[in-house]
Amino acid sequence: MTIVLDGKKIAEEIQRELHEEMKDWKKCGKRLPKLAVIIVGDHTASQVYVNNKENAAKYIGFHSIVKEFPKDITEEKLLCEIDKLNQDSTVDGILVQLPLPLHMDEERVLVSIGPEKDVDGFHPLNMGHLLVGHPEKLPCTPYGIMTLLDRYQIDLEGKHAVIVGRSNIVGKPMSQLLLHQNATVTVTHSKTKNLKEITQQADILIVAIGQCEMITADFVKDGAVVVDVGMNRNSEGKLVGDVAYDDVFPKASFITPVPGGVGPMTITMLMEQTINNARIGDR
Ligand SMILES: Nc1nc(=O)c2c([nH]1)NC[C@@H]1CN(c3ccc(C(=O)N[C@@H](CCC(=O)O)C(=O)O)cc3)C=[N+]21
Ligand SMILES: [Mg+2]
Repeated sequence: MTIVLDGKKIAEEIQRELHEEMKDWKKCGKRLPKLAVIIVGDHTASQVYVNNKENAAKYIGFHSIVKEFPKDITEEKLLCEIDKLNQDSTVDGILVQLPLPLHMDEERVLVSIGPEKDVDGFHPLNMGHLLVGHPEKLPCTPYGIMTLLDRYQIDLEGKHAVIVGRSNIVGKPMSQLLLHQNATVTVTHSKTKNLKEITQQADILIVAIGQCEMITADFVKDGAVVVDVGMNRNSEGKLVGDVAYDDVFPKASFITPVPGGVGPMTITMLMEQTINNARIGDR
């Protein structure tokens, strides 16, 4: 039997809890959290993501502002805008939507976000805290996946977790979080030889490669937990993951759907970290 890891449902549960908490804050006159999202250029794909975030913030009941800039904005101007948000004590979280236009130095932009307002956990200082085992802010997708696995009481200790993809956003931070839970972790990527032989050993398989339905049943061990981070549009314009869901489903013990799996969890963790920052009130 296969159990669907229902990210949408868990995300709604957590958002409801956060909503209740915000009602209490309002009652006692506490300043409500505020998230600032910066978008450079207009990707329609990121527009969906931005709308989902806006709706979540609205539902939970805190402030969210979106600052949109044209794709040809200079890096200096963008850094200046980020600095304004850094200095604004009513702003608890800053998120700069990635990817940035090619002419920009992404690393330089991310470093300019005050680490205490970095709700994505992408600042090298926060990545460093994570690496030494005392995370302060977590990248939202790996954090969302860990929360999902935890809610379904999936034990990670001693299990072989295989991650496909080594990005700073998903693969690398994911490997650290799994290590902290005493999993044995293998990180694979586009240059990995014998990928299939390695994924076949996975008790927990996390896939974040951006390749439409690449992971088919032959990559998967019987009874594996399969987490699909992919979000691709297929030729019919339908949203599909990196895992061939129908093919892999009967082999998996647990599996995330796309949509309705990892995506809503990512959004929810972003909300939680924004509230957490306001709670700390260290600005
Ligand atoms: N600084 C930064 N942080 C990010 O976390 C970040 C980013 N930049 N750039 C873009 C990607 C993409 N991303 C998504 C998260 C959730 C959904 C989501 O909610 N997906 C829903 C619905 C999607 C749909 O219906 O189109 C689902 O999977 O069920 C989508 C996309 C965060 N990203
Ligand atoms: Mg999803």
